[in-house]
Amino acid sequence: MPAALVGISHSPLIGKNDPAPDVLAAVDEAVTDARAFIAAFAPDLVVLYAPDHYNGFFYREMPPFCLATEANAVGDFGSAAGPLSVDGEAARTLADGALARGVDLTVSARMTVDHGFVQPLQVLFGGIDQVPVVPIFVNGVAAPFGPVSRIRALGTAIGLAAADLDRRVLFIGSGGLSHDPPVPILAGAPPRVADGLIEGHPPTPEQRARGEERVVQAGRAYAGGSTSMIAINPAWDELVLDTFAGGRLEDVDAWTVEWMGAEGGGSGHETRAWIAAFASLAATGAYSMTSRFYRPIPEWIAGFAVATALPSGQRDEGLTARPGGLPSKP
Ligand SMILES: O=C(O)/C=C/c1cccc(O)c1O
Ligand SMILES: [Fe+2]
Repeated sequence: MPAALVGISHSPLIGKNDPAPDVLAAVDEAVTDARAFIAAFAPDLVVLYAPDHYNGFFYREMPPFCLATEANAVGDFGSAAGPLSVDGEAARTLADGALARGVDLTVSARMTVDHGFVQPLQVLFGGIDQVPVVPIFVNGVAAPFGPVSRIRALGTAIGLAAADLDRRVLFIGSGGLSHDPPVPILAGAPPRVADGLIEGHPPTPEQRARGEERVVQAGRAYAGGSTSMIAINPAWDELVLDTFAGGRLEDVDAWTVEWMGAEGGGSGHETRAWIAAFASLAATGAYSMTSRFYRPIPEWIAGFAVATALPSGQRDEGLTARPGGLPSKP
């Protein structure tokens, strides 16, 4: 099966609290390269792994992961709202394939998604309805978290199931890398906040605007150095990217929940979406990372990365967006 991968961080602060122009230009170039990579590959199906930020999944029941056969975006932080162009038939086939391979996958027949899913679709494809997609939620913010080995197992099972589809499949992982935005935490939350995290009452427009402004202000404080949030951790982020680049995905099975949180921050678990995507690609055979970009961007509260990868055979056939190979690290 022709396959490809893009990993891309997201941040709702993009365009709202931007870094210096040279950093912005470097991100733009990496994203432009990723778009060219996608255009060269010409996928006819996207499997998109992404987290949620208490817009679609709540503690009334919080699965570790969940595949959607239909999905609607809420339009948080000014992102696009409305239905995603979900390929329901492919979604059901992938769900069956993952379940048949022993992964206890939850399925949603109408998933609510937020900027975690929407931003990569807008940035890479120009909209949420431009390409057939199978959205797969991977919990990256709501503790407790299960072992990372189960995320790798999910990605592997989905990758094997996708290989039976006879489609050109692009796997995308959205999120991370290290970052610690002010996403609420259930443990110790005041009763009113806890109730919201459990029940998921839809916020009024005023409540949503207040919550989003709080995140923008947190980004400004973070960039100004006055904050109690865990700092972005470039050394950990490079370790994560090195692991993917080296094809050493089994290593992630030894990554403990505690270690990931301590090194990667409260939302460092969004890196799980990347792990699932790389495991899916690896299930189709050996792969090569074909481009790699990383910058710590406190203005966006993100260790921000963009990476592309192809099965080694496809790369040898010349299907790569970067003929010169892996660009050097910044
Ligand atoms: O508050 C939210 O919903 C999310 C904030 C955020 C900030 C920075 C990076 C991310 O990945 C986020 O989800
Ligand atoms: Fe996020």
